[in-house]
Amino acid sequence: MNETCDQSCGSCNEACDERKTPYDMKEQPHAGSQIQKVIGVVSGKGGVGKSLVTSLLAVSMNRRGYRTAILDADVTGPSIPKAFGITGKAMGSENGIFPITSETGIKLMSINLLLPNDTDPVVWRGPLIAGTVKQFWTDVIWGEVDYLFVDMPPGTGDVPLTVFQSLPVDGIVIVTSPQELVSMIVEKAVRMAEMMQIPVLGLVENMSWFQCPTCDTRHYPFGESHLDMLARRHGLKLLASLPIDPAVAAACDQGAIEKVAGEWLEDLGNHLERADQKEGVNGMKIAVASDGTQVSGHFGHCEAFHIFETNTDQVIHEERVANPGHRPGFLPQFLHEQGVNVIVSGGMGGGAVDLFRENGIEVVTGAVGEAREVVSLYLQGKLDSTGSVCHEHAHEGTCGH
Ligand SMILES: Nc1ncnc2c1ncn2[C@@H]1O[C@H](COP(=O)(O)OP(=O)(O)OP(=O)(O)O)[C@@H](O)[C@H]1O
Repeated sequence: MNETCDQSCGSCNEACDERKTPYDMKEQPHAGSQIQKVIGVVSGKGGVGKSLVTSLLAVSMNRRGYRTAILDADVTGPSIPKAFGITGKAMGSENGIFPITSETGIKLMSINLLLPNDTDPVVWRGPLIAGTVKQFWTDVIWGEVDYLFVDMPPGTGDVPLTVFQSLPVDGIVIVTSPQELVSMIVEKAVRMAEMMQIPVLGLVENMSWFQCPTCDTRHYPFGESHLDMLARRHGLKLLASLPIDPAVAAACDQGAIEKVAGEWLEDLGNHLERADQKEGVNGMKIAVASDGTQVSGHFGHCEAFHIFETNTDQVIHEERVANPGHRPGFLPQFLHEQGVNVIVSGGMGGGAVDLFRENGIEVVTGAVGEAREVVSLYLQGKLDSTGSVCHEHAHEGTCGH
């Protein structure tokens, strides 16, 4: 131990045998910044729509009246200013750098707001990039912010690691697309967050489907999603599924992201608020379509929904909500409004499955037995969805077609 030791282990980086707490590598924000929540938006690999989801999350929270900002930590591929139609440059003083404010009042900082030309490449080594991101935290005068979203570089490399170590990240949202390979890479991002002890607020699946404008059929260009299973394996929530929407791509290109509408956008905000305020990371509501105490074979015409409120691994509250009646598209919305995160049933129609997923609700089909036992299996990670969709003519209109 050093003779001048004042026992402040957190701020001392000496190799010391008597260390009581680890060295805290967190950087202090600028004195002119009061930031309540820092949410990182990460992806296992590039191009899955991480910047888009970051922008939509900020737009959603800003519309709800929160003071919102985006720190673009994707230094080599910055796309936030373009999505918001910002072409001006950030100004600074001796005191620090001022973020640029978007049309609707979202504060932004990105390397593109500091470079002379948007198209200048950033050909820097990792430590310099990581240093720039730290400066966006320490030298930018953010003012009062309720939610600061950090658009992280893709992957689990040096820069995301530095961001996690030096910024006080309250939680992360992981963005992915439905391919199997991407799921595997997402798992790495989840593990990294676990190792860094940063809560994962949930997963967002982007580009899940495409609605054909001529035949109105839903297509799944990347195949069926495996995210439900991944989410369950790690006790995570699927916050939202976003379609491939050419209007959204056009809005990004035209700098009009703040004009995008869409229910899934609102859902992101709802889920984030809920994850943040009430349930914590692992709390959830599981609805079981039931006849008496048993799981119903026919979702749409079940007698009731048993709704189990849970924390990490046990039921903390249970209620029975009578089935308010089956009309196409109604029940997924009804259960979504009850705050349900998971629906369990014996059989369910394909249309209902899609609507639940659109509402960010995980679907488990093929379940049989006592509702309470089925929920217990689910919480132990032992309840597998058969994924079976009810096509039988005899069930027409009863399984949520
Ligand atoms: N759901 C969607 N519908 C239509 N276009 C989309 C959708 N999601 C993303 N895009 C488009 O795909 C492109 C890549 O998206 P984005 O920049 O958000 O990905 P990213 O994961 O941040 O990429 P990178 O990691 O390289 O920064 C953008 O042009 C964006 O407009």
